[in-house]
Amino acid sequence: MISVAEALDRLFALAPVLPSEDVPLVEAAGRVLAHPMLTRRTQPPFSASAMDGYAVTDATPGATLTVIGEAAAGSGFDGPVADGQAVRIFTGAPVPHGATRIVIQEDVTRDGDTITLGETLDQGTHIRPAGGDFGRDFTFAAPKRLVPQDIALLAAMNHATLPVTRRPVVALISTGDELVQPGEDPGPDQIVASNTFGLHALLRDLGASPRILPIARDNPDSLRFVLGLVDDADLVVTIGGASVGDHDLVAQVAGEMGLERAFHKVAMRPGKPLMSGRLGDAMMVGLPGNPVSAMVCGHVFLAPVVRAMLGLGAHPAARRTAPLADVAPANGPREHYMRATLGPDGIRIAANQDSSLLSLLAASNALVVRPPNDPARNAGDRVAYLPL
Ligand SMILES: Nc1nc2c(c(=O)[nH]1)N[C@H]1C(S)=C(S)[C@@H](COP(=O)(O)OP(=O)(O)OC[C@H]3O[C@@H](n4cnc5c(N)ncnc54)[C@H](O)[C@@H]3O)O[C@H]1N2
Ligand code: MOO
Repeated sequence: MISVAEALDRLFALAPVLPSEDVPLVEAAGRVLAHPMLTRRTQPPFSASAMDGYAVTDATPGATLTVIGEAAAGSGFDGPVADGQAVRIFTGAPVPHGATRIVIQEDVTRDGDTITLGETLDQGTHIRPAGGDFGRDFTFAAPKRLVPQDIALLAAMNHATLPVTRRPVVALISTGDELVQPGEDPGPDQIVASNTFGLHALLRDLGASPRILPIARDNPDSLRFVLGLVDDADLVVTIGGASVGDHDLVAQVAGEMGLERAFHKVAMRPGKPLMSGRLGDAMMVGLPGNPVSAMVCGHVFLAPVVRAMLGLGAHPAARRTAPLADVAPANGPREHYMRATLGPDGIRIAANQDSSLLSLLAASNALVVRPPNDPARNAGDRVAYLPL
């Protein structure tokens, strides 16, 4: 059995960075920008007024000035403003030549074409200098998963489309005679397939494009048939049938179909029967069927693989640390991902760690990571965890 770190390295070796495609701005949020973007504008492109008021060369309290014209956003005032003069100006308008400050209209009394400045004026110039937000060589760095404020910035830089990494297409295949789809009528010995849906949600959040294929039954023909439907998937994920039972056929059938196996079995809990390799043009990961095992492997392995394919680098899932709320017994020889709840008094590991308990997983907000053979820990000891 290999370690989790070794398994991740082998997975990264199978995961190519996908090519980029151009998408309009309105479809770019949540996508990963593939290349750095040089601005096509400075912002603001001219010195601009930050207030509604009067552009003047100087502001002496009580002075009387003649209004010679108007500058609005979208149509500036042609020509300079001289001493003794003022230009009526609105927020966002270009500041006329010669003006050094804007006197806000609240500080001014107007009578026809004459204004009188108040006795107390605020000190700000209320002028936004040209290029004050970003200049001509401003570059937006990549790779980066784009959030709404990035989209606003890239729009202001005058980019209508953005190059983003293609979404990894992930085919999700549940295996088992016992499974029916949610909403169907299960027979007495059947259960509802849940893993595909949990993983679909996880993958979609990560920026992948997951597809749920039909359930493969526990016979080689059915599994071969469904594996033949993966089409152009970048990543094929099977769920279940990964262990050693008579009905655990994934390794055998994938092997017959040409799987170049990278590993089978990882020293972790849950998730031990994990397997991976290359199947045709796609990368394949065989997840264990136990629902918590499948979801934990999703967080520990599939999430980093998808991020690597998106060009975000080959990194394990980010860990944090927190103090234990309670004692924790010594760990065995496998890295243990323990369902836990992080609260104000520290992180509390659930008493029951059975890998079938979805209700417990849903009530958890963290996976405490215990290294192999970690000794018993006291309350207050800091431990590593993955946030859920
Ligand atoms: N003799 C041994 N038995 C088992 C071992 C072992 O080392 N020796 N490993 C155990 C571990 S650990 C795990 S994990 C399971 C994983 O086995 P499989 O990957 O072959 O999974 P299945 O047997 O197909 O299913 C296990 C369990 O999960 C349910 N399941 C399967 N798919 C889904 C799905 N899509 N949605 C919801 N639930 C699903 C399935 O009905 C079973 O209850 O093997 C242990 N056994
Ligand atoms: O690895 Mo199994 O995934 O322990 O339940």
